[in-house]
Amino acid sequence: MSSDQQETTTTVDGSGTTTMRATTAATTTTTTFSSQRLRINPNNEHRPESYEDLKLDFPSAVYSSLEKYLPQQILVSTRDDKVKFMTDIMLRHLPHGERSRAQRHSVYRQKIITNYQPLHKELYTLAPMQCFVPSFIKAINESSEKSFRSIISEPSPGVFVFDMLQPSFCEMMLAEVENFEKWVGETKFRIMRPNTMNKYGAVLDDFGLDSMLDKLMESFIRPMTKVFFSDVGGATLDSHHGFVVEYGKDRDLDLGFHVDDSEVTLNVCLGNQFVGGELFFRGTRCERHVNTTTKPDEIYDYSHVPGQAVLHRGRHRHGARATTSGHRVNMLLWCRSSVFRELKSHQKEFSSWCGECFCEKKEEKGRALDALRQKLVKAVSAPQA
Ligand SMILES: O=C(O)CCC(=O)C(=O)O
Ligand SMILES: [Fe+2]
Repeated sequence: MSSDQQETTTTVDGSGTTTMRATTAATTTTTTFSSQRLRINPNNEHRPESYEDLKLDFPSAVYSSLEKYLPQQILVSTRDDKVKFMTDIMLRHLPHGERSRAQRHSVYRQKIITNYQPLHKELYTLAPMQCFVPSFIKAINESSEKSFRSIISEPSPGVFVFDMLQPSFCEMMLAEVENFEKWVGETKFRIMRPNTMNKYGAVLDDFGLDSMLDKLMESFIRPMTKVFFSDVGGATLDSHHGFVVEYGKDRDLDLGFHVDDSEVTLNVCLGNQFVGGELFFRGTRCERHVNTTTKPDEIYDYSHVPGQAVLHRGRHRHGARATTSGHRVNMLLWCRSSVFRELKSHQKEFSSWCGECFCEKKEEKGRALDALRQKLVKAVSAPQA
């Protein structure tokens, strides 16, 4: 739609706190090891522990890779002590503003988690058979491009659609969100909304669903993004922002044209009955080209179906049309890769996945070929001495 093309794209920010997870460790600024420093050279012989089962301030993979830099005295201490020591170091190295924001956010989550009573406890640990449809589980178990392609359609380049959630899981999730909102209403607790563009919805990570969503990303989404989105860090996704958005009467109406603060976004419709709410996609763009015009073949509109998932690059420009009646709730997982972000900060120009960079590169190649052709023609037609 031309009206979409004229709009300026907004980068939606997930309140900036999402790589930090809830823990009490954030407030630990002095430990008995405070005088100890990291080693300059890693101890490559050391086999790091797994931290995946813990609620941590930073991605568990970061703890595992930092471990080989620990001084000997800490390396032989308990896992809890190692976590304290590493968290302390990482927090100290965050810029001041970010550190205090991380600590405030940690306290905020802790308050919710200690006071909110979950309705469906079983949602908080991922049980694949209860959560996913059999075709999805089968494809993930086989974990090959062929098995993924057998359940996925790609109606427009870079937009992948597949059946994912069981109806009973969607219902439980809807009930849990409703229960959380009821608690928020009764206690008058002021909650943070999922991002800068929504007035409604809730951050699932903030009320205890963070480790379940971590498992979802690591074991079920990353195998697919490794295949389909390796150019934007799909193989190295290591943190997420998980939330629900809500549209309809007394909720948000629509969502403007934007790009997400993610490398890859998983968007699954939980239900319920609604009219409208289509997602409109308008091509993938890097920061430099985010407001360039849409090409006709980049226009694609998708109608949400409960239980069905859409997977796309965060930089794929999109928005959601008005939900004109009923109530629509979608679960979103903005998946991020710290490795990709670090590499991108050193890369200045061409991005292979940007529609506009791609065209610029093609035109540049065309011009170089033309110049070469002209040079050759001149050389051949020049009179011989
Ligand atoms: O409403 C939708 O389905 C889209 C939500 C979305 O794009 C977002 O929250 O980033
Ligand atoms: Fe989005």
